[in-house]
Amino acid sequence: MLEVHDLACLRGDRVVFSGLSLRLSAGAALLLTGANGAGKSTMLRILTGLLRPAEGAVLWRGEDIALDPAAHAARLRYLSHQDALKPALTVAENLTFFAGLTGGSVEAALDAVALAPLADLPARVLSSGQKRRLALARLALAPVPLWLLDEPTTGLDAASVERLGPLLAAHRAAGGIVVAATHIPLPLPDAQELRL
Ligand SMILES: Nc1ncnc2c1ncn2[C@@H]1O[C@H](COP(=O)(O)OP(=O)(O)OP(=O)(O)O)[C@@H](O)[C@H]1O
Repeated sequence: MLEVHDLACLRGDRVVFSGLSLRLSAGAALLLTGANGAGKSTMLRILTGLLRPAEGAVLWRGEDIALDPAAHAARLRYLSHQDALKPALTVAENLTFFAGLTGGSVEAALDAVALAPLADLPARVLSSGQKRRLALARLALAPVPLWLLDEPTTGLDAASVERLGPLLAAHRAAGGIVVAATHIPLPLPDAQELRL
């Protein structure tokens, strides 16, 4: 479903990576690993279509994602380093805003990350791990086939990392693909690893 052909990326005049090819089919998981600055976030941004590679192409079901960026954006959910929350809105209101874009049940998504008890708190008072969980709750809204996750477990306690396991497993069981940049092991059994 997702293919990368002979990808090269420049940042400034530095080659971050080159000659990179891979193919992920339905249900696959890929871990992007490597040292700080190796290009993990850069790779994820290329897979979103937000950043164009210097060479090569990203294909979805055989079609270059650059041909229809809106269609590609609609089939993916991207969790960047930033949690992209509105601090003045409550936890539930933040998720309702995203659900308005994506569809899906706010209550179920809050339950998936155990944030229902904090639903009425403004996002600005959440701890950093709770903010990350609220960002992760967007994954549990309406299903899309491609999840691109940049260090999804940053700030999470052990129970929250564990809770991510069933969410990732259900996505993959439904044929979804996960690509995650990480410095620590994630609950993604049988994931491939690409060390940049
Ligand atoms: N906007 C930019 N302009 C120039 N160089 C950039 C830009 N963004 C990133 N870089 C460089 O690209 C390289 C790859 O950065 P990237 O953020 O992809 O690394 P990473 O593997 O995700 O690192 P980390 O583990 O620290 O999150 C780094 O050397 C970084 O300095």
